[in-house]
Amino acid sequence: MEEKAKGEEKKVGVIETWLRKHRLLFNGATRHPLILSIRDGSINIASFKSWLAQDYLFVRAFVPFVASVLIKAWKESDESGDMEVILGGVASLEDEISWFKREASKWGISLSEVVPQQANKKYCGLLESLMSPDVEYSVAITAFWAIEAVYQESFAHCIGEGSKTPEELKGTCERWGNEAFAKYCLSLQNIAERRLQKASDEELKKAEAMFLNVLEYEVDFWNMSRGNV
Ligand SMILES: Cc1ncc(CNC=O)c(N)n1
Repeated sequence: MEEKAKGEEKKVGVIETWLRKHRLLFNGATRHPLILSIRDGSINIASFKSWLAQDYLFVRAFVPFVASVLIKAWKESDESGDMEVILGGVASLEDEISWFKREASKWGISLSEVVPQQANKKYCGLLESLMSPDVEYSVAITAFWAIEAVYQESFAHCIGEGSKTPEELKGTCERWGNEAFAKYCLSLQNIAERRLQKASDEELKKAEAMFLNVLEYEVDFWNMSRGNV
């Protein structure tokens, strides 16, 4: 164990370095026009409904992905605490799926009739490729953290100081923008960071590329709903 003397500067982490280096791309994913339109109240409800319907399908595909990360943690992790964090993530997705169903019925969306759009299919395909046992835990947990962090940062922005988010959308923003979800994202970041500290250069390169991949796919995902703006 490395013990740091009191007052000693903490080394800048891998993820912190990426966030600095790729700030513009990260902001592109977390300050997308759709999110900005929720925050300033100008959102077209058709866009919101389209996002909701597509995201329900995404979350269904996200469950087996998270389960696959759980398997990797069980096999590869050096810390038993990882499993509890990821298992908590799996468990909360059950509640999330129920929430999507309630929310859809509130908005008059029939979820059984939703057809996945291209960007959604592509993103679900990425999740599926990450489920392969050949993908390292470090790469998969990085993707997992990034996917959650984008939603956390995006929706927290919609309930932050000075937001004019319409009342009927506040529940959605709270779902990913709340403090507990922020803490959960930080737990994931800490796990990812710990693994990245121990990763080979090749693995680090793969994980960074995956982080950028996620940002790009998140932007494409938001863009799907912009046809209705
Ligand atoms: C496209 C996308 N990215 C991230 C999330 C957040 N994770 C689980 O809910 C989500 N729902 N959808």
